[in-house]
Amino acid sequence: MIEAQGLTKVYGSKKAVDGISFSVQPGRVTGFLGPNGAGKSTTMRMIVGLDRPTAGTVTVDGRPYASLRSPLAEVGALLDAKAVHTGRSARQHLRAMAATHGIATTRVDEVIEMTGLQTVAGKRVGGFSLGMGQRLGIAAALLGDPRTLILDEPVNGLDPEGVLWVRNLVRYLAAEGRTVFLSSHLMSEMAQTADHLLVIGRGRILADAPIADVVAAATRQTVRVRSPQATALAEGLAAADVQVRAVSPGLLEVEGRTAEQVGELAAARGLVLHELTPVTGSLEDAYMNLTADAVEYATHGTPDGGTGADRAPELVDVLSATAGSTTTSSTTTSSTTSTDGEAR
Ligand SMILES: Nc1ncnc2c1ncn2[C@@H]1O[C@H](COP(=O)(O)OP(=O)(O)OP(=O)(O)O)[C@@H](O)[C@H]1O
Repeated sequence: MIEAQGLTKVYGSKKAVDGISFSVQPGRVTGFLGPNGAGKSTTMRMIVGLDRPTAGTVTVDGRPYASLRSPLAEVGALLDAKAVHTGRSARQHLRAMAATHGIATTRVDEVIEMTGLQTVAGKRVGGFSLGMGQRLGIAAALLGDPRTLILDEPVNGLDPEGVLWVRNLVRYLAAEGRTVFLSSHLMSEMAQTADHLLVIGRGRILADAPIADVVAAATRQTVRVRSPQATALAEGLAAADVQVRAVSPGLLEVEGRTAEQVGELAAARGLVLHELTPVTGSLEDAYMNLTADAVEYATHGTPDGGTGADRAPELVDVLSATAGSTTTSSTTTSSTTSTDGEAR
């Protein structure tokens, strides 16, 4: 377990990490998210003793990194994959690390195989591609078979097979009861890899919760409902705490009622439904909303004028808009509920 208390790092006039407290639990993958310059790398460097906190403490399994007796066997870290002697081969690099930490040479061959580096293990690291360098960094992190893994952007530069491999690897390591803490800017990848999220912005914690809770709290939950009797349905749904938007003829977006509630109302009124889908926001939506005020290096919109965030669109009362409900319906009520929303 990694535990931080009031962890702070100040560089000159810049507070890179601003008194954060958190714990990264074993047995699950914890994702570390935040905009550029949010303080992720600084936090990770402080965990492994590469940066000294200005204030506060951080421990791994109850001890500061500097006091760990065999650090590689306790914490494996990938912080800067380029921080390798470029004249050495991958095997020489790993053997040198193993030799200085009392790790058996056989383990070097094991991690070379685990990371798919067999064919290039004898080649100079200087000639490695970005992805091969990442694999070597991960091999080095795994060398001591550590209980805690800290990986800064591990999938950076990896091909799709490599990305999938890292996902499966970290999930497997967490399932073995290890502590896994990793950062990534790839939201879709994080959504598939992490169980728990720590989101920071401008050095402060913005969210610390299971991934589903982060998404639920930071995005709108709506219900997409398609009906040939959309106007009648919208009338039935009308209430102060419900917003109904006509997306297109016969298609409504409902906020303030669950799919079950919409389906039951339709059934009670004998209205036909052709689709009833709970829609959850994506992790990317949640992230953009959470960090909207914490982005230091912002660009100004995308060519389509958006920022990518799940900005709540103007919800209009369908009764005053052209709902375009076609009334070719039969009177049979049928409702289908897709439970597979758009999250993750
Ligand atoms: N050695 C340093 N000297 C001065 N400022 C630094 C140093 N290291 C980091 N910073 C500053 O501290 C802040 C946090 O940087 P950090 O690298 O931790 O962010 P990050 O969240 O990892 O960003 P990115 O996603 O871009 O990697 C930034 O404003 C950065 O410029």
